[in-house]
Amino acid sequence: MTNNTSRVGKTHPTIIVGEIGLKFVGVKLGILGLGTVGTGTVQLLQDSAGRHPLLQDIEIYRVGVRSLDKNRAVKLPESVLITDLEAIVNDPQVEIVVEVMGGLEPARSLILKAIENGKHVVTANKAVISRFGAEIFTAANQAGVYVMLEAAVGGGIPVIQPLKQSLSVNCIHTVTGIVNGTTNYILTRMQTEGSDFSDVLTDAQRLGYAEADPTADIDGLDAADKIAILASLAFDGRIKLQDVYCEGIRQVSKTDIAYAEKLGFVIKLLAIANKVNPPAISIRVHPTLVPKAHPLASINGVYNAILVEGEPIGQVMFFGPGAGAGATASAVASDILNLAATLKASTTTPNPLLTCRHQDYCQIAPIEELVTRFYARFLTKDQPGVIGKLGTCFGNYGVSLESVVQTGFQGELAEIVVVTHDVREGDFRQALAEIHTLEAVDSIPSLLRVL
Ligand SMILES: NC(=O)C1=CN([C@@H]2O[C@H](COP(=O)(O)OP(=O)(O)OC[C@H]3O[C@@H](n4cnc5c(N)ncnc54)[C@H](OP(=O)(O)O)[C@@H]3O)[C@@H](O)[C@H]2O)C=CC1
Ligand SMILES: N[C@@H](CC=O)C(=O)O
Ligand code: NA
Repeated sequence: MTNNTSRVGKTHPTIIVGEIGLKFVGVKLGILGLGTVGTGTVQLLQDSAGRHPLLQDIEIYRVGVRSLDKNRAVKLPESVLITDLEAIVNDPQVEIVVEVMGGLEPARSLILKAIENGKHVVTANKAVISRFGAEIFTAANQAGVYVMLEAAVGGGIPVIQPLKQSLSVNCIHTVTGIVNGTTNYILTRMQTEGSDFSDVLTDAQRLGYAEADPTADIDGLDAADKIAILASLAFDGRIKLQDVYCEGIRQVSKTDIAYAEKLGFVIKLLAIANKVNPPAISIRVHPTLVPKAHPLASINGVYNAILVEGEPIGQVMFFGPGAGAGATASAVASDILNLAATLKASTTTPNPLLTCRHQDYCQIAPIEELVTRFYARFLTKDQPGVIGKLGTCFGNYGVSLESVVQTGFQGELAEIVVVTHDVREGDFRQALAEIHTLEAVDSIPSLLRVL
């Protein structure tokens, strides 16, 4: 925060000065979107009994949608539901804009307009924040407003606020997360039921976990958005989304899941950011073989978990529902509550733990520099000496093998699975390039990293 003309709580339009003194009459929300998350949020706000009393001071003033003709799961006064979203972010009565419409545009422009108009923003939109965070937070700091995004990572799991506040005194060295509910749900069902990828995806969409375009989930892009946000908080710098190495789960087959099981692993889509050659960090998303004893191995279904490792805290893991209406609404509503409390407190100085103060970009190490274990599955001709030839190629590049298994056949071809010890990714790739040239090797259908 660089300016000292903050409006944070400076003049509260809903504080009325009368004969009885100051009366707080409510914070007006403009909600953009009434889909899965918007509906969950409205339901939670409308059912405030037994929850924090400050919720009763929050008024759902406007809700912006695309169509007025849809059946809605919530009842709202006719004047509240509108299709002119510009009017919401320009309305002087609205103090907090809640962006739960998703997509890049017009979400980005509406957030920026809200900020320009001096409104605080709550968003669940990791896609916008990971791409336009620098622009949005610079504008927010200049306008003296807050942009809150607890729902953007881990759905209902509190992880943004803990990183910004409770863990902020730690030197964090690694953040490892299962941060996409849809892919975790798919991988879990493929593992436990041997189900088909596409059937399970349909279920994830029906249950409201998947993004409107599920490509973002399946190809790891949603997880990449989320780890970029987490890494920015953990490592105190901005992240360019294009620096996040990203592989999705399309190539994960039932065969690999079964081999992983035999070898003592489960396959998870992990999002990882860690210090490698400080100040450089490695930041990546890829399906990963996770040892069954690892705490992340038991995170199943739509659940997410984020393991944060640092000094002096050691390891701390956040676990909970990473998607879905109610869980995500919990995060959105808690951000709204935080802002309402800030507005009510009427302080003139912004809270540095709620603002975003990053100016510089983190230095990112290329994926070739990553040191990790690998799992690779080869289809080879069924000839004597093939395993030896593979071993020679690996040896040429300093790749040492932890295990080699030849259990199955696919048609005429033998199936060989290897797990390496830690190796520099660049060296491993060179060994693979040489293996590809071997006459006995038909193909390398799978290549996965091992935690
Ligand atoms: N679903 C989940 O579990 C989670 C979602 N998120 C994030 O929350 C955000 C919302 O997701 P979700 O609720 O699933 O999305 P939905 O697709 O279910 O809902 C989107 C809502 O926004 C409205 N909308 C979209 N575009 C426009 C537009 N151009 N003009 C007017 N209204 C528009 C839609 O209106 P209409 O109803 O008229 O079509 C709809 O009400 C996304 O950023 C997503 O990534 C974050 C965590 C979990
Ligand atoms: N599509 C996302 C929803 C929450 O961010 C997921 O599956 O995790
Ligand atoms: Na969260």
